[in-house]
Amino acid sequence: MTAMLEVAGLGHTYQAKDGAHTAIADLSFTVGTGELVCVVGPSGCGKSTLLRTISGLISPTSGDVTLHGDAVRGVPDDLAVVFQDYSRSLFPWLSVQKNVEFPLRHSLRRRARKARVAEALEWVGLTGAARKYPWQLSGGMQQRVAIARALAYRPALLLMDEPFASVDAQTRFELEDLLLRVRTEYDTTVLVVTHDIDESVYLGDRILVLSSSPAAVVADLRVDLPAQRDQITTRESESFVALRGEVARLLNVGRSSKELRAQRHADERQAARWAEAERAETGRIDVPRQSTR
Ligand SMILES: Nc1ncnc2c1ncn2[C@@H]1O[C@H](COP(=O)(O)OP(=O)(O)OP(=O)(O)O)[C@@H](O)[C@H]1O
Repeated sequence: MTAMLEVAGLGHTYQAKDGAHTAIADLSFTVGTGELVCVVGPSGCGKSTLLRTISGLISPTSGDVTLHGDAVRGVPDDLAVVFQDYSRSLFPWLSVQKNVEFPLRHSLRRRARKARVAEALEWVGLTGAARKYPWQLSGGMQQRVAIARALAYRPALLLMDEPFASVDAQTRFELEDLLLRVRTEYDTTVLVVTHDIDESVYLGDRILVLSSSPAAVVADLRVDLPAQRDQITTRESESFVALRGEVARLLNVGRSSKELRAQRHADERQAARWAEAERAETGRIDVPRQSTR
């Protein structure tokens, strides 16, 4: 499988008022054409930052992202992103239909555009809402519009940041199956950030497990499940349950090592405070206390 996306030594440090913050340190991985890779990691570890750098929305402070062998500098044409924050991703002054149509306005003629939009709205179960405006829809419906817009565009690379977090469980299952169907039909390469371990196993060909911030790749797991998946039988299978356990363990290991580090730093700070207090009390600076024995 040829690598469509290559992330090499990627790092990003945000400059904020209260100082610099390194969100991702040294991330490297590749994604093959037509592959669906899920990214899981502790909250705040840098997953959204990773997607923002891949999509060219922010420039990494170190490392490279290449798409079809070309360095990403700015948002590539054949890429679509579904953001976590649906409330900011749709144009409130455009109807649902016009929102989905928007990215297609220069690439397709009117009739083809309309057909593409109608198909995508049907996929996400929103045919009846085509003439409504985003503010007339629930959060979950707005997110389905954002998903329809991304799918209608038929991008070569689709980046999704917690795409199904705001929809109910049944709709979530339907959208997961829709994503699997569409990516098989159009050979779309997909990178999905999710907090849901089960979802990462159900959707992924591979799962990238990230460490706590600054994110690094803890594991790159191949999902050894049949390509044809089913919400009930796949989730009940032994391989599914085993892999789910492995991902959970890897995430917990990452979390506990972070906690241990934080605890160690806290202990060191506490020890330094005690030593300082002792110095102040005894008036000594560097002379070790004599043994009382
Ligand atoms: N614009 C910014 N300026 C400064 N720091 C930022 C900025 N955006 C994100 N960060 C910090 O970078 C780190 C990674 O953030 P990011 O949103 O990428 O994590 P995440 O893994 O997607 O989080 P979550 O799982 O909660 O969605 C966090 O500590 C966050 O506070």
